[in-house]
Amino acid sequence: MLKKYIMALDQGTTSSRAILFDHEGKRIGTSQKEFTQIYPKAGWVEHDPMEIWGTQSGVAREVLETTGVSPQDIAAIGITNQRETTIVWDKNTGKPIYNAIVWQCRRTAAICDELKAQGMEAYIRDNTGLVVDAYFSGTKVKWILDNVDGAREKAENGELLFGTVDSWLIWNLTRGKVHVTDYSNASRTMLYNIKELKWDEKILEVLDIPKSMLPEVKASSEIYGYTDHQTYGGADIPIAGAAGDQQAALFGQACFQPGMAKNTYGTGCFMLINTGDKFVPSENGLLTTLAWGVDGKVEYALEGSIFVAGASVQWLRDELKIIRDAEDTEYLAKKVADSNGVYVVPAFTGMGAPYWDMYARGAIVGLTRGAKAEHIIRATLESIAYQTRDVLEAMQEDSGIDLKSLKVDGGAVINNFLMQFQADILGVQVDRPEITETTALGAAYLAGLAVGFWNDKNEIANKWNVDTVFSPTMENAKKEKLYKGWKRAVSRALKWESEEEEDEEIMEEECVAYS
Ligand SMILES: Nc1ncnc2c1ncn2[C@@H]1O[C@H](COP(=O)(O)OP(=O)(O)O)[C@@H](O)[C@H]1O
Ligand SMILES: O=P(O)(O)OC[C@H](O)CO
Repeated sequence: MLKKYIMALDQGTTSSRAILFDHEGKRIGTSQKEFTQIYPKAGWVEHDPMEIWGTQSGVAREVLETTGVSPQDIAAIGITNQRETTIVWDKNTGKPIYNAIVWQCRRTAAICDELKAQGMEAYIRDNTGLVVDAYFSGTKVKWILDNVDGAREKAENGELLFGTVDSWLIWNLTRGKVHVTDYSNASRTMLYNIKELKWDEKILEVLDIPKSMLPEVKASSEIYGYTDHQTYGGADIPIAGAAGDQQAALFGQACFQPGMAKNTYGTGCFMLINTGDKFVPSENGLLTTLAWGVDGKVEYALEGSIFVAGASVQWLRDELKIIRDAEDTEYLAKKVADSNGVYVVPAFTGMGAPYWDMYARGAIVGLTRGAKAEHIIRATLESIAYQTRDVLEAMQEDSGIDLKSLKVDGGAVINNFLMQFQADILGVQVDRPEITETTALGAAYLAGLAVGFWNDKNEIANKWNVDTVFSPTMENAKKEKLYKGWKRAVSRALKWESEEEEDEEIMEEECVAYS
């Protein structure tokens, strides 16, 4: 009997999800669980790797129970994950030696400054496609080896393993039999040479990271191993696809041709454009990254990474407490005619593309006595659209492509106000597809291709359907005026933290001078 479904495991920054897809690419069941965000210090973000694994394996079991689907009917599992987040675990016990250091965490800013001082910036950009930033895994691994008691010695003895979340899940799903990652995830570590397709010896040496810790890099669509025999009632399910969540979304949106782009609105916001078999260097603050390895070759993408998008809506809910649910933002933003001159710059963890400022911090500017909570809510949603315009402009410059429409996906695209404002501020049509969980769909497609559940990319491309089109309606002069205000607001947030240190140094010097 032919198996009927693919299971996608989508391990995001704030929640773990398991989604079952049928042969039509239709979602037939979802199970989701949020997990704890740990903020040990300002600018630091961690997750408990055991909670990542616990929630992810829990939702996988739950989706089978709630849909009544038998594990025997699952043709393959595809994995997609928050990228860059770094886990180091003991090879013998399978236990992590420290919490996962999350992609948003800024604790390694000083290590990055040191790399820059050592003149490594150009080498890293030319060989990994990345800018030197605390965002990527490399400096996080170094931090763990330098700061966890006994870690370096164990690593040098070959007793520790490093992995991004895909590796951690595959290791656990196979009960410690398989230690791999895929090209797309490897390209986010700042340790992988995306031109030569191998771990970069020079960067490993500079960061003092033993090669024995690193996973084997595999294609994004192939069988890596099988689930443990007992876990799914005797069904040995192949784990047959893996990709970082943003690359998986590019795949799920069927952006298979060079020049096709998508923007995913989740915790952060990530715009990727397929550049085919070409490594296109960026001159405008974007990243060059591996899109995937499929059909025996790798393809590249240019990426604009925005660190805080939907997370700013969670901030309105959890910290400011001026909304009850994320979805309230749509109605409340529409209650006011505009943001009343208010701009929110959500640089909570520095700013990513195109600014790359690890020391930027959040700002609310333009407040007057008439500013209401609704204005702040509206300005927060608008900040997501402005940041997207920042990266779209950089992308158009770098790729020479004048984008006519933008495919969108992710949890926040349900917000019609945000989508309309996005179309307006870009002056570009925004296409929202029927399935907005394209991250999970992409992982399912990658796994399904590996086991013959789907034949090829053409079959997949035919499944993409638009649900809603948002066309720009704002006049040009207004659009440009609003965007100019955004750029001014950003200039106030940049370098905020480093200026504080400079101010303190100046004050100390002045104190010494007066004493
Ligand atoms: N109606 C909404 N309007 C704006 N943002 C929303 C809405 N619904 C969800 N979000 C935001 O979308 C994000 C969740 O999207 P998701 O794709 O699940 O993210 P991730 O994979 O990063 O965990 C959250 O940050 C949440 O605040
Ligand atoms: O959790 P998400 O979906 O916002 O994705 C996080 C990214 O992978 C970080 O690079």
